Amino acid sequence: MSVVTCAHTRELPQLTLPARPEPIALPPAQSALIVVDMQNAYATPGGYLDLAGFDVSATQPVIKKIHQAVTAARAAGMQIIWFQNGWDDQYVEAGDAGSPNFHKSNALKTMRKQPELQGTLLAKGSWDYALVDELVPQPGDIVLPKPRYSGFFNTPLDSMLRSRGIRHLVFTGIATNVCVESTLRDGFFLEYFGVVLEDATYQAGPPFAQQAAIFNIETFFGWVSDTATFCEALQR
Ligand SMILES: NC(=O)N/C=C\C(=O)O
Repeated sequence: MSVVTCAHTRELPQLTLPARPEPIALPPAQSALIVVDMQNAYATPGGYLDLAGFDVSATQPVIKKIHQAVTAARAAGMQIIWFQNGWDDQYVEAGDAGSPNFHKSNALKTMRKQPELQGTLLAKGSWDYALVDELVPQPGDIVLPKPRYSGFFNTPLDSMLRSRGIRHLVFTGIATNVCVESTLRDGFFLEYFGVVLEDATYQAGPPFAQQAAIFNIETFFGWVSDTATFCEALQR
């Protein structure tokens, strides 16, 4: 099977990641591992998703896979980028009734239904906003706050990547069908090659949401691999 290779990577030492629908070139110096929103809000019981009625009971194995992927990527010299989703504690950045985000964000809706939660969900500085205890950024990593589902929207992500010559993005995190897929799609339109490590992601919603997101990515927007394959490829 032929390997998908970005023209500018042809002169670099090649690393090929086995993936679906076909292997994809992944030169570590031109790649970033993106950890999407691994905050208590999305991965811990008592966090926003849990309070809004989504099942977060199976997130612990995902945290472990992300830890493995981050460790392998770091050892290979790959840039690590941590997204943190949320807003100021007055929710000015979330938008008011003139913003679709005001109407669609389940965090904002949950707080409107339960006013005692106001100021706690996805607010910068809160427990809910913090990354889970098991995943700790290291010096040299980039921690990127983002106010909407896509990490490219109203953030310096694109210029941070381009200034480092990064064109390949490896995605992990929660939720596959929301912020992971939104960012990977925007990256596709900006000419980034996006790969998702399937077992290092988790959906918001029923299992079919995960399946549909993975189908979309594999078929239309990028590539799909898994944590063991990624770690093995980097060790080689
Ligand atoms: N991190 C995410 O994918 N977020 C999904 C939903 C939300 O933030 O409301």
